[in-house]
Amino acid sequence: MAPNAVAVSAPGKVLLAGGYLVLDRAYTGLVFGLDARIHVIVQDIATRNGVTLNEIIVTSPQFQDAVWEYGYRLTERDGGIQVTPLRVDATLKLNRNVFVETALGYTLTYIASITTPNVTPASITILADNDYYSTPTSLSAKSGAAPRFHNLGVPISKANKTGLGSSAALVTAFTAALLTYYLPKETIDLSTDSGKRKLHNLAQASHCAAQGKVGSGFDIASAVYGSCLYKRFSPDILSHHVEPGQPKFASQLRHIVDETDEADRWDTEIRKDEVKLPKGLRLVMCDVSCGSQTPGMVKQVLAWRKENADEANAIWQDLQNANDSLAKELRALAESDTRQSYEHLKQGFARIRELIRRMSERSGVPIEPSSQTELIDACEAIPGVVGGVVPGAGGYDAISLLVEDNETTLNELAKLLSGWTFKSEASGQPGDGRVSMLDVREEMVGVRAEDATSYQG
Ligand SMILES: Nc1ncnc2c1ncn2[C@@H]1O[C@H](COP(=O)(O)OP(=O)(O)O)[C@@H](O)[C@H]1O
Ligand SMILES: C[C@@](O)(CCOP(=O)(O)OP(=O)(O)O)CC(=O)O
Repeated sequence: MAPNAVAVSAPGKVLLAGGYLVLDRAYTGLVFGLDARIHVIVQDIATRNGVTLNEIIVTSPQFQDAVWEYGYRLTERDGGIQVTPLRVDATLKLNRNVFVETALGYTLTYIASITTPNVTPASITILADNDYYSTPTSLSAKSGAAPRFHNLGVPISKANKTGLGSSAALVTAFTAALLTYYLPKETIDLSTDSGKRKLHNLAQASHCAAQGKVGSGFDIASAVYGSCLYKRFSPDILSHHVEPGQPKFASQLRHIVDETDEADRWDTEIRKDEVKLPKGLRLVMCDVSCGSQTPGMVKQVLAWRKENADEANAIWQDLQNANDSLAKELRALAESDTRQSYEHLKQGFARIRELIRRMSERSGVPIEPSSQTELIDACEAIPGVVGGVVPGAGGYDAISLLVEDNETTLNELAKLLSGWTFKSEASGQPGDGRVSMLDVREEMVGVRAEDATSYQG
């Protein structure tokens, strides 16, 4: 590890309540960070045969073919720093990673817009905690302690994601690591509110650009701030700037990140104090590996809402009230010294599920399909399980549970899940999916500086 190495990590996410609603500024999302993190280490590039490479090399050593090399140059007319993917070998097809490439271009451009840049060559390593991907059977069968970061042995596109929000955690940790590496602490300090706010704005901008759409951004918000109640930004903030490399891109990006004028101010609302988890309870995430996620669910739900505004708005408002009550009850229990019953929490989950099912039925989109209803019902029947939901956009991907944090409950749950055969109506083939409990739980802390030497070996 080079002596100037810096390391930063950012957490994954689960939108426990507020899926679809959070796309609209009139509503909020209850988002928990998860303790599966993506880590990014930046250091001096090692010389090859005495020759210093004038480029930035990014590697993700857990995957096959995961090396991306970039040249970079300052463009004319305030277009920012343009990064150009280089071929690792002239005979190979250009291997691209749009999230890495975009975050690199945006971050270097921002750095160049606020300082006279001294962008030295660098080597960047990405490491993802194991729960971002389903463990291949070949690895789970191996005896002995699992390595801290599995080598998945496949290209990233072939790895089985568990839906914890890898691209948002990656873009956030990657952006934060570059800012820390190239800028002095007096210019940006990510442990302060103003540093976090700039990181948030920059990471939202490049994540949206890489995704090719402006989503609600709850995943970047939780990667930066950890668990929070989230109200999205107005999409307008990110829809007026020119493309990277075009004249004035650099100044436009600086205005967006630094909020230089009142008119540039982000209207995002992040309320950290309003999200608490009572002592003795924890979140459990279950991955449903039946691979039949319905594409375009967001589009379909929003199209239905547009056509049926009155009915939809009534459901949206009822859900917002139910989500607020759940967050409030969690806070009340967390702040009380005397142990209270979980009855209100149970009712809260039941009400949210009822409304999500109504949303599902009315829009014709399988947000809580009947196979998920069966699974959550079975989990909720276990003593110690307080309640469950389909998180985020729902569908067949995952379920989230709030449970009492004790061995008996977790063992009972593991027993139920290991024998569960998931029936996916979507594929029409009963019995084609398994459910596994991920080794993750809620995480209150967002982006975090790490000790770079801890990744050695
Ligand atoms: N560990 C990683 N190393 C390198 N790139 C990664 C890693 N994890 C995620 N990415 C980037 O993010 C993309 C996945 O993003 P996406 O499909 O939006 O999934 P998610 O829902 O997990 O964010 C990958 O194709 C890759 O570009
Ligand atoms: C529908 C949504 O409100 C929530 C989607 O949450 P998920 O956690 O399902 O998202 P992905 O990680 O992108 O699959 C869309 C949004 O808020 O952008």
